[in-house]
Amino acid sequence: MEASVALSPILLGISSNRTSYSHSRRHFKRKRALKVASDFSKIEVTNLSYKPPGTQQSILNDVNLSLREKRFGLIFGRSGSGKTTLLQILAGLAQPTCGSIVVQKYGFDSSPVEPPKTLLPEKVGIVFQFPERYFLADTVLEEITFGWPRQKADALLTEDLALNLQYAISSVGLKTISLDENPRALSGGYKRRLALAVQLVQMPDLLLLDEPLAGLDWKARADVVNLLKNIKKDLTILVVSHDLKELAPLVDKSWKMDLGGVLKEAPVPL
Ligand SMILES: Nc1ncnc2c1ncn2[C@@H]1O[C@H](COP(=O)(O)OP(=O)(O)OP(=O)(O)O)[C@@H](O)[C@H]1O
Repeated sequence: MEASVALSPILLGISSNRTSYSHSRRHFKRKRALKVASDFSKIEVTNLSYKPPGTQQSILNDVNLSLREKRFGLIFGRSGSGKTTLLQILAGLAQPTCGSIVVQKYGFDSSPVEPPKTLLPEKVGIVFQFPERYFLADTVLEEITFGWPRQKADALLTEDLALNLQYAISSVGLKTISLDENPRALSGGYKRRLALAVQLVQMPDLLLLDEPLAGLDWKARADVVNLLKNIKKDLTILVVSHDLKELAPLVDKSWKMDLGGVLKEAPVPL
């Protein structure tokens, strides 16, 4: 089965024409466009610190960061400085010791238009370093739909996911791959595409990527960079990476993490 083929059998009887790429793309865009044109939002992290339970030393110290929607942020810095830990906290995988992580909406005059909202973990997608190591399913389709709700009561949620499916597959360039393919048999670059599709289908407000180019050959690295350039048009992306040269053209805002978990806004050093 090719990725562009109708997916209705697994999607609670949603008619095949509703899952066409153009429909799902419009659906994705419309959901994002339901707001006043000049409004914009930012992910804002304020005075965030983190000390793992049972330890004496903080890994993150008074971290402040803000990133406007549909922007590409990059965090770089020495190994062991706390970059991955920050991503894990943003994804809701660990609770900060103090500080806040919110989504703040602003009006055309750049003043807040409503109280900030907590960034919910279900609105954050994270792709770990070497995501292919965590593939669980035996086919591409099962990998993407793994964990989707199966109960009838969740039919609307599943329908939403299904409508995003073709968009996610197309935007990561997986359309030419059979959905029956074993994820482990894909090339390195295609495994990364699949890992991105798994997250994109959830339409996250924030997409976090930990070392997205690590372990790939030069061709696959260039492919993933192009892919991120494309995804950036629709999503807010925050990346942790040592591959500064290749990612620099995409970067709208960057920070350096120093040892001790201290984050400072800084240009990408090239
Ligand atoms: N749960 C924990 N308990 C104690 N120490 C931890 C815990 N999690 C991470 N650390 C330590 O915190 C520091 C920061 O780790 P982290 O993986 O966030 O760094 P990093 O900047 O992402 O490094 P790299 O670039 O090598 O991936 C490391 O010294 C790590 O050993």
